[in-house]
Amino acid sequence: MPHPPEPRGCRLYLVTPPRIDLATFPDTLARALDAGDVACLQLRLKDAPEDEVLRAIDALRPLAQSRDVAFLLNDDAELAARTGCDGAHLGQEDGDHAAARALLREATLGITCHDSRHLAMRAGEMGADYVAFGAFFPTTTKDARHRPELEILEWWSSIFEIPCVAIGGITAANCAPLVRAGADFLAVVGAVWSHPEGPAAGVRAMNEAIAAAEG
Ligand SMILES: Cc1ncc(COP(=O)(O)OP(=O)(O)O)c(N)n1
Ligand SMILES: Cc1nc(C(=O)O)sc1CCOP(=O)(O)O
Ligand SMILES: [Mg+2]
Repeated sequence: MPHPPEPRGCRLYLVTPPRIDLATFPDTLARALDAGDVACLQLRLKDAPEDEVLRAIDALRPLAQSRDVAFLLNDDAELAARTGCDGAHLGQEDGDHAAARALLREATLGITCHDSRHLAMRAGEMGADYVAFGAFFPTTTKDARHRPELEILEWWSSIFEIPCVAIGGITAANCAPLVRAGADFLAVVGAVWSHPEGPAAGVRAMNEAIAAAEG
């Protein structure tokens, strides 16, 4: 008789706001990371010039890595490899995934798969370290055009060892079904950075909601 899949545990994956002020954001980030369990921080500065991204990497990467939080760069595997990041997150339009895999060597490569089993299996075969599905809920952070069903998390986590990330409009109030469906990570922007009591409270709320959902 087949065994049910082992619970794998779910962790918080933090994505930066699309714009940050380097005069204040490092302190805010440090307080958020010190508030609870964060597996990973993705630097996502959409459409920022490279010198601005470089300054942000220099300021934020040590804050994450010194706390054992993996520091991933969005969109640019070459820059991630060149600047000591722990890896990169690439979308379907973000260049050659196989070339990025080779360039990043042992570093982490995550791939956006929207609501597609086909894209996820292709990413897994190519050597992705995780696949990301979204947007599960409406979000104002990005114009997200795909809306996966929970079943894609159940399907993926019951068949594949490669971790899956859920993203898009996730909050402490709505995350329980994603955790129970098998998401290994919940990636959030607004739930932390726009939490009414501040980002540290946002991290605590997400940690508590994940723990409650895991029972
Ligand atoms: C964890 C995670 N999942 C999905 C995305 C979206 O990536 P992409 O489709 O390339 O869109 P942009 O983030 O580049 O606007 C992500 N960044 N992180
Ligand atoms: C960056 C990103 N990618 C998405 C996708 O569906 O691929 S949704 C999204 C925005 C996530 O921000 P929030 O937690 O504020 O909704
Ligand atoms: Mg991208």
